[in-house]
Amino acid sequence: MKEQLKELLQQAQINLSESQIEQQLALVGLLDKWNKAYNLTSVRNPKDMLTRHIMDSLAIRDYLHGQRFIDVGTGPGLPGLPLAIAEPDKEFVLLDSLGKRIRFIRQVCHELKLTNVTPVQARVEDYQDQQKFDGVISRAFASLNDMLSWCEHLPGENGRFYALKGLYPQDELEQLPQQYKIESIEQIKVPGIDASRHIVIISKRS
Ligand SMILES: C[S@@+](CC[C@H](N)C(=O)[O-])C[C@H]1O[C@@H](n2cnc3c(N)ncnc32)[C@H](O)[C@@H]1O
Repeated sequence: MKEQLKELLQQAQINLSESQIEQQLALVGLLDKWNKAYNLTSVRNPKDMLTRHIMDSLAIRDYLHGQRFIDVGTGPGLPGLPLAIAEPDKEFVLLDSLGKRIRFIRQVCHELKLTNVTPVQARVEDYQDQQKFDGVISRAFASLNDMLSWCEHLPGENGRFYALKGLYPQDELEQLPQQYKIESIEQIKVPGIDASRHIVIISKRS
């Protein structure tokens, strides 16, 4: 598995240290172990987790601006945990409404000694933080419209929304509320995944 992950990282031109690679592999091990009891992800095979969870999550890394991020509807910590491992100097709040998913994230933080992750069990609409976020990240969470309406209170003045999508989300983009603008839409190639992937980056009009 280690050689496979190294090969995938090289193809994606993502640099991780040896200990970060070990942490990503340990995360896959924990996902696999907990999945049997808690049904955290429909991806059952650890090798598929490398591509569909670790590599897919890391694809957003180079687009992030700022220091403080929230991953909303993070489920078992995706994309937040692979990103937090890759970016130990950035801060990540990982939020989900389901307790068993947040318990899993707590356990991962404990076992991998991640100090830059704060797991939060809450509905995002109800969640208030004293500090605003530089970025609101989501994957497989909601339509762009719903995500923006539920998360509008979270970003700071220059904060951005980063939504990981599959196909180019034409219909969702056409319904984007007036007060938001598209910063960019990045078509990305994730090694090991044939399906189409896009990152939509949105900000609030000033
Ligand atoms: C399809 S899962 C995606 C999980 C993860 N982001 C991924 O890509 O594998 C959607 C997650 O959003 C969470 N969720 C849905 N509505 C929510 C809300 N209003 N507030 C917080 N979490 C929510 C669900 O509990 C679920 O874990």
